[in-house]
Amino acid sequence: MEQFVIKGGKPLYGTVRVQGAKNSALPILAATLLVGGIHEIQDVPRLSDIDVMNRILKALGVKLRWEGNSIKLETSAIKTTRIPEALMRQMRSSIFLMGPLLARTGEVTVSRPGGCAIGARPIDLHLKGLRLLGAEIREADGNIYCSAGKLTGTEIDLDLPSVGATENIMMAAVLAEGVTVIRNAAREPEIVDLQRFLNRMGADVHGAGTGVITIRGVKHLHPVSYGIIPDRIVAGTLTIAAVVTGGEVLLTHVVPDHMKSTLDLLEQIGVELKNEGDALWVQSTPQLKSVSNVVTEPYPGFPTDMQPQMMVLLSLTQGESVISEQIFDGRLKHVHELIRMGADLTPENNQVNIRGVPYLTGAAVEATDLRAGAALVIAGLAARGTTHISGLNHIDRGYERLDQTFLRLGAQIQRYTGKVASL
Ligand SMILES: CC(=O)N[C@H]1[C@@H](OP(=O)(O)OP(=O)(O)OC[C@H]2O[C@@H](n3ccc(=O)[nH]c3=O)[C@H](O)[C@@H]2O)O[C@H](CO)[C@@H](O)[C@@H]1O
Ligand SMILES: C=C(OP(=O)(O)O)C(=O)O
Repeated sequence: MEQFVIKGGKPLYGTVRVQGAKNSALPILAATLLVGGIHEIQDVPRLSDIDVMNRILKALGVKLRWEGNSIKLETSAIKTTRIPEALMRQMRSSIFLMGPLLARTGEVTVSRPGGCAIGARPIDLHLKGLRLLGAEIREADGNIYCSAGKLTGTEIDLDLPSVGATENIMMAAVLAEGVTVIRNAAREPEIVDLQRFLNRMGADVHGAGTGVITIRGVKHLHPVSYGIIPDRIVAGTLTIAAVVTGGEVLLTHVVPDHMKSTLDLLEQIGVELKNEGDALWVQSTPQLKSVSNVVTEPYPGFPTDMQPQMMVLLSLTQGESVISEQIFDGRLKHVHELIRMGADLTPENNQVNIRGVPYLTGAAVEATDLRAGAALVIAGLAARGTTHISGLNHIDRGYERLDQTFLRLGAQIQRYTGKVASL
């Protein structure tokens, strides 16, 4: 069983170029299926989720190869429209294959996607949107069979601003006949990135970043070369790691505007931040203050993907704070692991009351999902003593060689596959 062993207490110093965004790269890789030809996607992070997406694309007939952090994809031949169930189960983002395959070939067969460690994650809004566009969808023997003679533009009012459903519908609608309007669309930066990618291919999409997205169907698309935006959640994670270790870090390849809710909160807590262009400089200060209430919300609100990491920081501030998780119903599993490390946390329903403690202590803990894992690594870096973290497969879904990044910043962290040597 792999684990990270971290000897905490070393302030982080140095510069890091932030990886490309997982949550942009996954739908954009799926969207290359919309048209045959050679695409090149740059700044793709090397993650296990991206490997799963690549394995799915290969199973469908796509030829692809990595060159550094770029992927070249030849998408001319689609030899099947059935996504292998074993790969579907490995990640939630396998659902992104539905929209593009339906648009290009008129059919797709999937099964329920995996990736549910943070709560129930239904796909009803994805299916509702595709049905409204004209797809026939039938569920039988564990499969979801979708077909459409043709897709026709329509008005789709989402019950809630789902990121994935908005993206799936955008990808399905670009080749539909007529105009599709998505209301109550999600507004995340990754949706703007997908719009930019689709338009670069010749699509006609407007409004991403607002609650109303309009897609005018086009007849043809063409393959392109495209660079993924920086990962705002990775940037936020590294920022908090610098703060809780009492360090000073310069992040490059960031879009501070995409991180506004997180940066506003950090300034309220007392962190020193400066940004210039695509660089963000972070310095910890000795007097970190609690904040009364942090609530996770759809963008531009505070992101659920930063909630566990922020919980570590608030655990180390003076005073009492409250975090309310409003997006997912099971995203507090890190609370009990952080309590093992000495955090003073009281969970109640989807809310956690936090009393700041002067320090955390090393312990053996388990990452149960991606951001829970990131939070435990941050806690381990700040803690007195040694922390052992298992469940690294979750962390590898979203962070490119996280241990190497922290090592370069001066942390004492090692990944062990077998027996653990002392640090
Ligand atoms: C690959 C990717 O981009 N993942 C992000 C995406 O996930 P994802 O796209 O899965 O998240 P959604 O925005 O769809 O989910 C938000 C809420 O809507 C609910 N829901 C969603 C779809 C649906 O058909 N029915 C339904 O009820 C979910 O259960 C959840 O409670 O946005 C989340 C919320 O910002 C982030 O945490 C994930 O990192
Ligand atoms: C929940 C996340 O991702 P996914 O939707 O891919 O599970 C995340 O990135 O924190």
